[in-house]
Amino acid sequence: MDRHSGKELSERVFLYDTTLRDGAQMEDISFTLEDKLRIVSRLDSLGISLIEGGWPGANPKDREFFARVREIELKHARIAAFGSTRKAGNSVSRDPVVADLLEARTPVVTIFGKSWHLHVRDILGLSREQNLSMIRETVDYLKQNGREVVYDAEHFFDGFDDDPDFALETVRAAREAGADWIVLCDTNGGSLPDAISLATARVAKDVGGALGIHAHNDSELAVANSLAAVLAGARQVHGTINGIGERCGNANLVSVAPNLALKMGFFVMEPAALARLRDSAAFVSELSNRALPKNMPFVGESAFAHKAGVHVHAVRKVSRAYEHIRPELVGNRQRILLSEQSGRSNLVEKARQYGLSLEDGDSHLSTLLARLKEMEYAGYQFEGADASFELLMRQALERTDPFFRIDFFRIAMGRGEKDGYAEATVQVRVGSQSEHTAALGNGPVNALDNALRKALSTFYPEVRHISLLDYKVRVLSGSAGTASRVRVLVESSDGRRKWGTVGVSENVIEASLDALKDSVEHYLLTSGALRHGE
Ligand SMILES: CC(=O)SCCNC(=O)CCNC(=O)[C@H](O)C(C)(C)COP(=O)(O)OP(=O)(O)OC[C@H]1O[C@@H](n2cnc3c(N)ncnc32)[C@H](O)[C@@H]1OP(=O)(O)O
Ligand SMILES: CC(=O)C(=O)O
Repeated sequence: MDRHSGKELSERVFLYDTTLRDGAQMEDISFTLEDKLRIVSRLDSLGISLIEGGWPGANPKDREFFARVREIELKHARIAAFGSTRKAGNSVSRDPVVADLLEARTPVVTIFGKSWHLHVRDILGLSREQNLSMIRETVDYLKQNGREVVYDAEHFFDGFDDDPDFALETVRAAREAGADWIVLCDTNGGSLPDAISLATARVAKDVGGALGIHAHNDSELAVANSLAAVLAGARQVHGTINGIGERCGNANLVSVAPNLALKMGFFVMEPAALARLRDSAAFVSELSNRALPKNMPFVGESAFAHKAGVHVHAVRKVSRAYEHIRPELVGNRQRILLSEQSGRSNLVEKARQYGLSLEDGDSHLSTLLARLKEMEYAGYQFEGADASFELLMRQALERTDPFFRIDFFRIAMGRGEKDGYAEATVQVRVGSQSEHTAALGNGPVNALDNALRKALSTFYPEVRHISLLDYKVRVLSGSAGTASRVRVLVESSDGRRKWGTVGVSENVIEASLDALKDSVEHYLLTSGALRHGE
């Protein structure tokens, strides 16, 4: 099987997204109604088959969601409303949860029922027969009302482990009552792939029909367990974008989808949609207010980032030497990092990306590599600040003069009637001219940034396009207390691209100024700015 070619796709596995229901059960996540509707459109454009929108009776937001989602014209997905089987003491036609599910007017309804005897006996306090009739009657009633029914067998694998006959009886009841899908749930996320495989195969053999898997990630096996279930016969996989969900989360569809499509040969979505996976992960991460982990497989910024010299040496020749798929297939890209782990190959590749001429065997290579390693040892870190290293490389290779120099700066801090203030004074020199300015800021670094750009705008008005996106300070050695060296990392943008620069010093203001100075210099150098007077 060629994993790198986006091979021929065959049998379909249906992706069932529960970002808006189980994903919203994760600590610190609360989608607004508008967020939920935007996520629906995004999932639909990916070609997700089923989107679980929420539990209609659970809260006003979810109730309103089902009214509003009908206004969206969906191309691929169908919406599912989620809830439980009827309560033990209610007749199904008078059960409020079931009524809410029908009221949601979705084509698909998903209900969860109990498969683990422990839950039936100790949580609900019911007999086996009462549990079976709740399952049968609810599925049957929803079918009579024209719904496609997905039956989530909650705790199926724990139940199967405890009492296989009991667990099988519950899913058989759902199947016989007409459930379209029986979804086996690893609700506590504690099962291992071999147990998932055995139990799924047993249901396929003894109960039959269309099967699905809903795996939680408490043992960090939700994706592996989902794939194991597919190999054992499941054809519907539940999960969430970025793996969010109750406790440690659900199976991450962002990993499930490419594994199924690119490695196991199933059709899950069109290749063009797969190539939008990274964008979609970033979109949901933004709305979840959770940064996308850099090391998230497939879509993380580091998923195809090469740091070690040995790796870079190889991927320059054959990228699959250290890449399990082509990054473009999921919308990601290869990156080469600079650090103390680099070899000459990292520098040659970076130089190529910067448009600099630096070939294997160039005499500058050993000097630049030694400089990189010494500077990292002194506290610099170029991984997130390769614009600073690019300047260093350009100065070494092209011997360019800087666009400007700083003659001096001074910071004054004080307190006004109400609030504190910071004032920075800077004198910059461009050729034989100098400019002396002062500016205020809400802190010393902000004042310095304002003063520097104010002084430079006399010579280079375009510096007003630069904005500071991020500013991070890291103390490098704790033992010297407030006299410790600090590293300042600055991320800047001109609205089109971003770049990172670094400064290191015992003085946080000086370290900040070095990082800011590099940021402006890098912008002028790479944006085609004309040198003043040219
Ligand atoms: C495995 C899963 O993740 S299932 C999804 C779980 N999601 C959520 O719980 C989020 C939304 N939930 C809610 O808003 C609320 O819990 C509600 C509205 C559903 C219920 O709220 P309340 O009526 O106050 O009940 P509470 O949450 O305290 O207890 C859960 C109820 O569900 C019942 N229940 C649990 N599982 C089932 C089931 N499979 N079938 C029928 N009833 C069930 C319990 O018996 C209990 O009802 P009881 O107090 O009458 O015995
Ligand atoms: C249904 C569900 O969310 C679970 O069993 O985990």
